[in-house]
Amino acid sequence: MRNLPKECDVLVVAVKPQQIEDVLPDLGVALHGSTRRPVVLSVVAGVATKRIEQFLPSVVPVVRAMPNTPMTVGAAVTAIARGGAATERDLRLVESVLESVGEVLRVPEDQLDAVTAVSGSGPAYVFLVAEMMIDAAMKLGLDRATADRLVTGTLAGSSAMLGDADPVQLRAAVTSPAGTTAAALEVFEQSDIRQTFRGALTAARDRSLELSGIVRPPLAPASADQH
Ligand SMILES: NC(=O)C1=CN([C@@H]2O[C@H](COP(=O)(O)OP(=O)(O)OC[C@H]3O[C@@H](n4cnc5c(N)ncnc54)[C@H](OP(=O)(O)O)[C@@H]3O)[C@@H](O)[C@H]2O)C=CC1
Ligand SMILES: O=C(O)[C@@H]1CCC=N1
Repeated sequence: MRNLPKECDVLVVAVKPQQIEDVLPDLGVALHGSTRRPVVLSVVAGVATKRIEQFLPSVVPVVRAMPNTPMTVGAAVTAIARGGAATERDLRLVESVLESVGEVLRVPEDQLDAVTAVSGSGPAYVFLVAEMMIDAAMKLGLDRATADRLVTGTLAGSSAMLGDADPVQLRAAVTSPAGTTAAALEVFEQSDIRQTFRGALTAARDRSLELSGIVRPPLAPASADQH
């Protein structure tokens, strides 16, 4: 930990929210003992830059990011927000790192809890839809391998169509009057699926807000003579 600030331009904090008190005090001590000022990039859900900054020397730039797991295939969408000491140059550096695995957009920090609910957790919602479609396909008599390929292909193809297109128009184009899609969509609407989605994303947003309360800052900032 002590040598990290000398070796890195960007230090990524990627522990669980409940674990940041295990790593940030040591990082603070290492940074107090270093003249270099790497950017501290936190992907930790729900933990505000102000809380992270309380563990670090005040000049250390902190940037928060909310990436998502499509990062592993170069297709992430990541939102970033800057802390008090981060400059435009720091944001560009972070963007250059994150753009190597997908798209990056800037948001005000107070939107990151909502971002977490939408895109951070979002892949899990899509995977749940995949799981439920595969299950339903098998109930209709398709074998597992066929169901997997049909569902995976449908989700991949539909995602590719989305791009900048309007999902409402894309859906309308599939939905013939009084046809099969209309029959399915009516069942979804009757089950109040829109309200379920609103409730689910609100729960994720609220959990992100709640997590910010878990982490208590140290009683006093670490000082340079502690290393
Ligand atoms: N999973 C996701 O889709 C996303 C997660 N995030 C955020 O990323 C963070 C990590 O999540 P996730 O990857 O799912 O969780 P994991 O539990 O998979 O990763 C946590 C990592 O932290 C390491 N770690 C724990 N304690 C310490 C310590 N004291 N010193 C050094 N390393 C430590 C663990 O190492 P070891 O295993 O060796 O203990 C592990 O590699 C979370 O804050 C989450 O909010 C953000 C966006 C998306
Ligand atoms: O579930 C979580 O808390 C993390 C944050 C976003 C995705 N995974």
